[in-house]
Order: sequence, then structure tokens, then C-alpha cells
Amino acid sequence: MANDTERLRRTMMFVPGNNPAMLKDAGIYGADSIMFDLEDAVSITEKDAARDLVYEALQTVDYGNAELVVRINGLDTPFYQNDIKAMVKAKIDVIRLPKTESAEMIQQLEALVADAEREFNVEPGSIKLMAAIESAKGVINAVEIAAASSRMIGIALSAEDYTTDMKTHRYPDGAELEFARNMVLHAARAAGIAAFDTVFTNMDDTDGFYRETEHIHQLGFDGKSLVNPRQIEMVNKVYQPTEDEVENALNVIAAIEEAKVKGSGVISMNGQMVDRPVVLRAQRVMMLAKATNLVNEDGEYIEK
Ligand SMILES: CC(=O)SCCNC(=O)CCNC(=O)[C@H](O)C(C)(C)COP(=O)(O)OP(=O)(O)OC[C@H]1O[C@@H](n2cnc3c(N)ncnc32)[C@H](O)[C@@H]1OP(=O)(O)O
Ligand SMILES: O=C([O-])CC(=O)C(=O)O
Ligand SMILES: [Mg+2]
Repeated sequence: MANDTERLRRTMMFVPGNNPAMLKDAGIYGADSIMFDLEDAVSITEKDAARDLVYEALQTVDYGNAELVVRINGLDTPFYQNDIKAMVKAKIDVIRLPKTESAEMIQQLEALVADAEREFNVEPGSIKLMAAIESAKGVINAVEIAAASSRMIGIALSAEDYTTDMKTHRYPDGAELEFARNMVLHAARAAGIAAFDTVFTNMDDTDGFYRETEHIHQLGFDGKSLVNPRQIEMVNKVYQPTEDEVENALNVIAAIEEAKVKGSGVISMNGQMVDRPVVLRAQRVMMLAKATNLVNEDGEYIEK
């Protein structure tokens, strides 16, 4: 598995935990992260069956290199303890807590995960955590939630529940989400973890999906939660660097290597200053270019 902080997380696709066909095929679409859902996609009467199905799928299906995430039921339900035990036993990569409102909730989750790791002989600390922020209280406390545990790999905005809590709904321009998006993003960056934007649920509105994805890409989100495999390619397209960006990144990396030889951390390239932040941005461009098979491991263009 890639280093937790470097790993690409453009696409995190929800898969309803009670749907055997979707569980079986979820790995074929190329999502960076697959998120098995035990919460709102599963009705109350199917909670136990869904948990068993996801456990079984984790034993039998090959999901390749995808990061495996489970959205457990909330801490105010009778289901979360069994969810945690089963998913730790199955050695899931990441547990996503829905409706997170405080750092204490993450600490409560962490203690239960640590107990389950001991019970099932799973390497201590190996199961990572993330939080979904779905209310005004969660948004206000996003900074402490993001920093609540060294196991945290990310936080996500969940706009369906959030807009309900805010007594509004989702509009095409997304103005009702701007404050929450900026809070979640800044909290994640301050804690050094990933930031995920929310789902887009109108499968027929392709233009709207592109508009929203371009917007959150511009803000700096790592990626989005998704509900449908058709959305994966669209997100990857938005996150794929342009040829000009790759060209510039390659020039920046070459220029800084030359500067290093001369014993300097800064150099001028075509009249533009190149220093550490420019180099870090160039390295991220190259990581995205490699992930979308635009260039090979040596940074050379792959002929299509
Ligand atoms: C607010 C929240 O909490 S959101 C999170 C909870 N919600 C979910 O998890 C919903 C997940 N998504 C879905 O169930 C579906 O994509 C829907 C209902 C949104 C749309 O369904 P459809 O219109 O039938 O999807 P579509 O026609 O694009 O499906 C194409 C194929 O992809 C599969 N597929 C669709 N969504 C998913 C998914 N999320 N995971 C895995 N496979 C999927 C379908 O089974 C179908 O496979 P097939 O061609 O082998 O039959
Ligand atoms: O995490 C998400 O984007 C989906 C969700 O639960 C919500 O929007 O309430
Ligand atoms: Mg929700």
C-alpha cells in the first residue's frame, strides 16, 4: 500500500453492503478507494446481513490495489460495535465514521478499534480512521476532529445530511456548501490528512457533475465520495494534468536538480522563481500524470 499521506484518493466509491452483485464487481471500475456501506444505503432490517456480506466479500473478492474503506453505522445506533469488530477482523484498511461531531467520537471509535485489534490479533495501529462531517456542529469542530487521532487519514464533507441540518438543500451553484467545504479542507490540510468532497446524486446531470468536480479540484480537495462507477472516469479526467502542466513540472524538476548541483535551493526558470513549494506542486502533477498513464515512471509520455 502507498504511504498513507501520499496515496492518491481522487475517487472513493460507495458500494451498498447489502448488494452481492455490486460487492463482487466493485473492484473492476478502477476507483482509488472502495467504500463498503453499512449505514444509510442499508435498511435497518438488513444491517446484520450486510455486515456478513461485506465480511465475506473481503475474504473472497480480489479488489486489486484499491484502498478498502467501510462506512460503519453511527455511534448512536445499536450496530456500530459489531460493525467495528467484524471489519477489524477482516483487516479493512480504513473505517469511516458517519455523522462525526467531535474529537471525542473519534477517540471512542479509536479505543474500540484498538480493543478489536487485540482481540483478533491484528497489528496494533494498522486500521486507519476517517470521519464524515454531516452537520453544523461537525463543521465547526472539523479542526479538532481532523487532529483527533494519529490513525486519521482524512475527513469528508457529507452534503446530503449537512444541508438537511442547515435547513436548506443542494443548489446547482453549491453556494450553500462553500463555508463547510472551506472548513473541511482547511481542517484536513492543517492536520496533514486528506479532504474529500461529497457525493453528487443526479446521475443524469453530467454537466453539473463536471462543474462541481472542477470547483472542488480548484479548491484543493484530494477527491470526492462517489455513488456510481460512471463518475470515476469523469473525476479522473478533471484531476488529470494538462500536457502544459506536465511539461512545466518536468522543467521545474530538472531546474531544481541543476540548482542542487550548484548548491542552491532556488533558481530562475524562464524568468520565474522556482523554489520548494513550486517543486512540491510539480511533484504532485507528476504523481497525477503517472496515475492517469499520461507518463511512465521515468516521466516520459506514453504514446496512445
Ligand atoms: C447520501 C448517502 O449516504 S450516499 C451513499 C449511499 N448510497 C449508495 O451507496 C448508492 C450507491 N449507488 C447505487 O446504488 C446506484 O449507482 C444508483 C442507485 C445511484 C444508480 O443505479 P443505476 O442507475 O442502476 O446504476 P447504473 O445503471 O449506472 O449501473 C451500471 C452498473 O454499475 C453497477 N453499479 C452501480 N452503482 C454501483 C456502486 N455504487 N458500486 C458498485 N457497482 C455499482 C450496477 O450494478 C451496474 O452493473 P451491471 O452493468 O453489471 O448490471
Ligand atoms: O458522505 C457523503 O457524501 C454521503 C452522505 O452520507 C451525505 O451526503 O449525507
Ligand atoms: Mg449522510
